[in-house]
Amino acid sequence: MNQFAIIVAGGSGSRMNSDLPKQFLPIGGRPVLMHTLAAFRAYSEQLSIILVLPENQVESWKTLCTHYDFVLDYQLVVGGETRFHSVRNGLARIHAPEGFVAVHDGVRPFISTEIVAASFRKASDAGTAVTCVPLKDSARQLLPDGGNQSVDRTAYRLVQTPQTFRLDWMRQAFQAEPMPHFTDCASVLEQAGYPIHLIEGSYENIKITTPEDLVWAEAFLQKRKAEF
Ligand SMILES: Nc1ccn([C@@H]2O[C@H](COP(=O)(O)OP(=O)(O)OP(=O)(O)O)[C@@H](O)[C@H]2O)c(=O)n1
Ligand SMILES: C[C@](O)(CO)[C@H](O)COP(=O)(O)O
Repeated sequence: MNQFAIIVAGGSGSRMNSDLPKQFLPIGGRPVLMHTLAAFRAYSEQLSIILVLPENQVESWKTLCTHYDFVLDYQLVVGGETRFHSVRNGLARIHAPEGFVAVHDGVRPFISTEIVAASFRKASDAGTAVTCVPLKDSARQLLPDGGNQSVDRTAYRLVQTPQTFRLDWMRQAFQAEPMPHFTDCASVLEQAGYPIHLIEGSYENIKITTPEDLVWAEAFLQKRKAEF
């Protein structure tokens, strides 16, 4: 069965507050995005990878690839106004009649090949596979009257990527009008009426979002080095 990965890196990284786009920031000596792409290629040589980047970052990315001698087979697509638009642009590049598509944040460089494999397996069995982890902290709900109340944290999961789907379901769901609550692909497929199946993620599969995440990233790389 055809397997595709759409790696979305089309955002502006406003919360990182850095001049260099966060997907290009170096961790362990090379840009975040190179770690992510290499992790997906390590999963399979047969996987078709589509990388989504903002139009104004394409040239810098090519320069970085030359500088770091980063050679890997993928298609490059220009991103859109929101994550939804970027995913949709990536999806439009897939012409196969059927298959499975994993969508992954370019800024989650610590994804393991085991989770990618589990995600494709679950999507093959059930049509959807959304990676998530249990909450480690207690949680409170904000109430409309300005108050707040505790919630049962065991009733919640924190959602990660990859999020993997049947290609035909994904194509159908992404015909929707963009909505502010479409912060991930699961919310788009859910709105289209498809069941969302969860798989276990990892606490190392962080999304590089704010500056302190770079400190965690370097620590995870050190840990991996020590494990080899
Ligand atoms: N128009 C957009 C917005 C986001 N993304 C991607 O979606 C992933 C998760 O988004 P987030 O971490 O929010 O990235 P940014 O939108 O870049 O960051 P911020 O919200 O801080 O501006 C990132 O890999 C980001 O590049 C994208 O491809 N296209
Ligand atoms: C897709 C995602 O990473 C799942 O946790 C998340 O929803 C992206 O949200 P962001 O607001 O674009 O960072």
